[in-house]
Amino acid sequence: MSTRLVVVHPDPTVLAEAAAARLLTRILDVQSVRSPVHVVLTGGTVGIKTLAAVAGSPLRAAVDWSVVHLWWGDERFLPAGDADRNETQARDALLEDLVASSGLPAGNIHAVPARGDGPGEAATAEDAATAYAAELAGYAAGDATTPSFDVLLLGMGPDGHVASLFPEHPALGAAGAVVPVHDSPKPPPDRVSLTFATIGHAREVWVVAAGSEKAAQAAAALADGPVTQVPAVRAVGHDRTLWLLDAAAAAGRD
Ligand SMILES: O=C(O)C(O)[C@@H](O)[C@H](O)[C@H](O)COP(=O)(O)O
Repeated sequence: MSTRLVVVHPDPTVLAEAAAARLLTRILDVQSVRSPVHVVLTGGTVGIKTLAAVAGSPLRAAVDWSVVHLWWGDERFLPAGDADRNETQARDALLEDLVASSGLPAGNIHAVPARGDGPGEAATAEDAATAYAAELAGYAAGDATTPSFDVLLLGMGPDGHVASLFPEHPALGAAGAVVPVHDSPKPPPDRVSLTFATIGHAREVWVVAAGSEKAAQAAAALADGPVTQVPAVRAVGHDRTLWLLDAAAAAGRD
């Protein structure tokens, strides 16, 4: 297992700014040795706040966005453009701006198919998961089923879920690269998520979490609690795992 490093910032705003600076630096570092760069985005408050901080950072101009590919750890299975889709929120916070003014090719944004019957849409979460797995496989090397993500960002819920992998949920043990999720305790009930096998294939996994409501489960995950109770314990990257917390979320640790 890779080393788990915990970094604590004073409040959610500093956390998001620091995570954005780290993300941009990581992309730059990777670009100096290989290309393309694969980054997995997360939904959730801190995840989107981090993307907004990237949008406002002067460092974004140092990145060659033409070779950066963006993916999602999970998606809420909703119609295209729905304000609750993680894709919509990421596009609004950063991605449309990167396409318009920083050279990010629109085709490098690999969103999970939306619910619908139009081109590129899916009728069911199962269909969306299958299509997303095929899209990931198209960028995989050798025998792998997904790219070796350079950074995979994950938010964590107060119940300890990451992506759409919830406590006691059958999707926790799913095989394959991508899993359809139903009966999610966090709305909406239908979702699509990367599996833990895929998450573990990332070179680096960064869990970003803020707020006192996350403190107990952050402490439980960092103390290696059971995955059925605290799924975030399985948020482990191949090379490195970072926990980026604000002081309130870090307060439950010994
Ligand atoms: O689609 C989602 O809801 C997620 O991707 C989810 O895993 C999220 O990242 C966490 O629930 C943390 O969300 P908050 O930061 O808003 O608590």
